[in-house]
Amino acid sequence: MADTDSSLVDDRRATQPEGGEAIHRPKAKSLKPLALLLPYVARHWVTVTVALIFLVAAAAVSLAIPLLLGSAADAGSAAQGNAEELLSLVDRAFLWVALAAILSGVLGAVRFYFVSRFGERIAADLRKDLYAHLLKLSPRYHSQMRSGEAVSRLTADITLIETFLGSSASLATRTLLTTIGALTMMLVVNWKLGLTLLAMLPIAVLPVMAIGRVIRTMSNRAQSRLADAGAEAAEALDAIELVQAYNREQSRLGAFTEAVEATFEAAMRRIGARSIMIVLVSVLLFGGFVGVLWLGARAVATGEMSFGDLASMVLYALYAGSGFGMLAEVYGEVMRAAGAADRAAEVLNAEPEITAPEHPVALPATVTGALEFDDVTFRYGDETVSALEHFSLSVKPGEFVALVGPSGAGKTTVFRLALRLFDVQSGRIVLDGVSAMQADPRDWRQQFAYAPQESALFTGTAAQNIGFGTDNPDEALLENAARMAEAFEFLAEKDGLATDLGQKGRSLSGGQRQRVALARALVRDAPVLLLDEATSALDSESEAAVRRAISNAAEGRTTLVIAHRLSTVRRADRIIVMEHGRIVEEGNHDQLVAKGGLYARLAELQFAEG
Ligand SMILES: Nc1ncnc2c1ncn2[C@@H]1O[C@H](COP(=O)(O)OP(=O)(O)OP(=O)(O)O)[C@@H](O)[C@H]1O
Repeated sequence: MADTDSSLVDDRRATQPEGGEAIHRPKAKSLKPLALLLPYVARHWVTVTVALIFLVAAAAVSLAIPLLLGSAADAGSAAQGNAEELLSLVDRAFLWVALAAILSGVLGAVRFYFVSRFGERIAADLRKDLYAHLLKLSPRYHSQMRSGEAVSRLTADITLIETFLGSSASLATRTLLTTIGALTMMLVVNWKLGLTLLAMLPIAVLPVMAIGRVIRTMSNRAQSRLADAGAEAAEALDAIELVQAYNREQSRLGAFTEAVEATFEAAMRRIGARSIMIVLVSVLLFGGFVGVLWLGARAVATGEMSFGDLASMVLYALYAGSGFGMLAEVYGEVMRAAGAADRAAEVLNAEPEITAPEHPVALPATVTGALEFDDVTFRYGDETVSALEHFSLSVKPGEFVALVGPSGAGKTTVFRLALRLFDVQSGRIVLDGVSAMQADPRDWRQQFAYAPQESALFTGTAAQNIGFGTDNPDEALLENAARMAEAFEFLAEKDGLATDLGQKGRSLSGGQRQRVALARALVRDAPVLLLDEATSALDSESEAAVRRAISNAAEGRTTLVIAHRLSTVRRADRIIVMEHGRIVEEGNHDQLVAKGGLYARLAELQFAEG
C-alpha cells in the first residue's frame, strides 16, 4: 500500500526538481529514442523478468488489501450477533489484512532491489560504451561538440536514463497497474458508485495536470539559469589566477549573482504555482474523498452497499486518485529520459572518421623513420582556405628537421596529419614505404612519439604521466626517460617518480612540464619524434636543460620540431620555413639568414637566445 498512496499526501516526487534533479536537459518529443535501450534491457532479461514478476505480485497484493479490509469491516454483520464468533472473525480478517500488508512490503522491497539494480547496471554499461565511443571519435567530431557537452552526455544524460530505468519506468508500470486495478475493483465492488466516480475523474485530474505542466516549464527555466550560473563559476574558477591578477573578483561575482538571482526568481514563480497546486490537490482530494463517503454513506443507508464495501471503495478511490497524480509526474521524467537517450544515440551512432582499411598493410617490423609528405593538401572542416597546400617534404631516417613560420602557417597541422588525427584531402603521407591510409591507425601511431606545446599533463604522479604511452611501464624505463629529458633532477628534489604533479601538472613550472612531456614521449621509444617546442621564455639554465633534453631525445630517431628557439634551429639538420600552408624556404640557419628572406626576418624577431 505504501507504494500507491504517497504522491498526493506527500509531495516528495513532485518537489524533487528543487533538490534532487539539478540537471537541465531538453526532453524528447516522442518515446522512440528509448529504443536505444532495448539491446541493453535484453542483455539483462533475467533481472527484468524477476523485477516484473515482483512488480505485478506487489501490485496485486496491494490491490487485495482494500478488499480484505472491507471484508474485515463486514465481519460484524456476518457473525450475526454472537460476540465470541464476532471477535474471532474480526481477528482472523484483520490477520489477513496484516499478512497482506507485510507481503506487499516484502514484495515491494524485492522489486525495488531488482529494478534499481537493473537501472544501475544499464547506466554503467551505457556510460562505458559511450565513453569508449567518444574516445574513438576523431578530434574533428570533438571540436564540433560544444565544450562540456560530451561530459554532460556521460553524466547528466545517463543519470536521467538511470532514474528512468531504476525508478520512473517501474513507478509508471506499477502506478498504471494499481490505477487500472483500483478503477476495475471499484466497478466490481459497486458498479454504480464506481461509474459515477469514473465520470467525475477528469474534473479532478485535468486541472492538476494543467498546473503540473506550468510547474514543469518554470522548473526548467530555473534549471537553465542554474546551469548558466554553474558555467560562469566553472570558467572563473578555472582561470582563478587571471581573475585575481586583473582584480576581476567583483565583476565575476556580479555575473554569478545575476544568474543566481534569476534562478531564485524562476524558483519563486514555480513555488507560487506549486502552492496553488497544493491547494487544488487538497481540495480535490478531500472533496473526492468526502464525495465518495457521502455517496457511499447514502448507498449504505439505503442498503445498496455494505459498510465494508464502502471502506474498500474509499481506499480504491485513494489509490486511483494518487495514481493519476503520480502518472502526471512520471510522464515528464520519461520524456526527459527519451531526450537523454536521443543524445546518447547521437554519439553512439557517429562513425569514427579515422578507421583501419579492410586489409591494412603492416608497417615493417623495424621502422627506420623515413617520413614523406607527398603533395599534401588539407582543409579543416568547412574552411575555405587550405591549412596545407601542395605540401611536400621528405625526411630521412634520423634527420632533425625544424619547422618554422609565422603563426597560422600550418606547422601544427603537419603534426596532426603525421599522427593521422585527420585525413588529408589529397596527396599522401608515407612512412617507410607504407601510406597512412593503408595502415591500421593504431599500428601507424605506434611509430610516433609526440610532445605537444601545451604539455598536457594529467592529474597524478610523475610516473603515471611519464608512463602514459605504455601499458606496463617499468621503473627503470621511466627513470631513464626522465634522465634523458633532464627531468630526473628536479623530480628527485621532490618525491622522485612518485611526485604528485597536481591537477593537470600545475604544480610544475613551464620548463619542467615540458621536460616531463618529453620524457613521456621518450618512453615510447618510437622511430619518429614530433616535438612542439614551448614558446614561453625560459631562464638560461632551464633553456640549456631543455636544449640538452631535445638533443638526447633526437638521438637515433627522426625528429620534427616546431621550433621557437635559436638553439633548436641551430641544432637542426634542415630548417623548413612555412607560410600559408606552403614551404617557402629551406636550408640551414646560416644559409637562410644569408638569403635575407622570411626566415631572416623571423630569426631577427622571433628566435631570442635563452
Ligand atoms: N581545428 C581547426 N579547425 C579549423 N581551422 C583550424 C583548426 N586548427 C587550425 N586551423 C587553421 O589552420 C591554419 C594552420 O593552423 P596551425 O595550427 O597548423 O598553424 P601553426 O603554424 O601551428 O600556428 P602557431 O604557430 O600559431 O601554432 C590556421 O589558419 C588555423 O586557423
